[in-house]
Amino acid sequence: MSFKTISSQLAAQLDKDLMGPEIGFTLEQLMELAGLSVAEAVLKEFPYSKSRKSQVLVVAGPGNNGGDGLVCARHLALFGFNPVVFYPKRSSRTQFYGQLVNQLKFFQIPVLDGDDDWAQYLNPNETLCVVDAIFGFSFKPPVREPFGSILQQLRQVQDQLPIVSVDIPTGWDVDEGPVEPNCIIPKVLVSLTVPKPCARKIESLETQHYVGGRFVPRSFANKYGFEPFAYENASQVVKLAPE
Ligand SMILES: NC(=O)C1=CN([C@@H]2O[C@H](COP(=O)(O)OP(=O)(O)OC[C@H]3O[C@@H](n4cnc5c(N)ncnc54)[C@H](OP(=O)(O)O)[C@@H]3O)[C@@H](O)[C@H]2O)[C@H](O)CC1
Ligand SMILES: [K+]
Repeated sequence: MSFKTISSQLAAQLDKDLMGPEIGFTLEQLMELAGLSVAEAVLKEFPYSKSRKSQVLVVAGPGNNGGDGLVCARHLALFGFNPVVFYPKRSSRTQFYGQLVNQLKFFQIPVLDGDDDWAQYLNPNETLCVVDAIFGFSFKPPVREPFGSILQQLRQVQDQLPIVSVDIPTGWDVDEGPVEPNCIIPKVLVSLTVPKPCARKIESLETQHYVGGRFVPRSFANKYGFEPFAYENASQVVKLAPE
């Protein structure tokens, strides 16, 4: 594959730079675009049609990857899907996460917590796909509960119920890839801003690869050693062709 990647360390630095005093993006702005990108990738891979199932399960983790998932669910609803969000460990980092949950309620999107029976939504006859917004580039193995059990349940159904991973397939080492033997294998990966090294491992797994998070100019991309991706028109994602 010829696409450039940046390490987990550089990805965190890039984020900090974008939200630093000089550039001044807010987390809320970037998360909105990230979540919108993922929803667009879902729409491209699993086009919405009134005549078929439209339920999407979004599993949201405790950090910003989870926040991307909360935003994604709202856009999925606007695109015509029926999202259900499982959010077992809610972030208290900022009140923004509470606001995102309130917005989901405003859209009448169910938000399940750790005590709810989320596994009922793992039925491939009723659910189109699962959005994995559990962990992104700040994940450090080994996985702690309740997420270990959640990943195990996702792994059991992944051949019947496709997983769409946000930025990093959860449980994968960001730089090394699927080092743990029981990792989930997503059918779709949406890398945000620029792929991380683990994305190089997906080609052999027949995973569709998108890049989203279209928020940097060429000069900034070049500063981090990559070229802007070939987004078309107003699209928030671009599918990378396997080589
Ligand atoms: N510029 C961009 O591309 C943007 C990307 N965004 C998204 O943000 C994530 C990175 O978000 P961050 O909050 O830094 O981290 P994560 O969501 O990956 O995870 C942090 C939380 O996960 C917990 N954690 C970490 N390791 C484990 C583990 N082994 N077991 C259980 N829990 C774990 C961690 O808990 P701590 O107790 O360790 O603090 C955190 O709660 C990036 O990937 C993108 O998806 C933004 O939307 C902005 C733009
Ligand atoms: K993820």
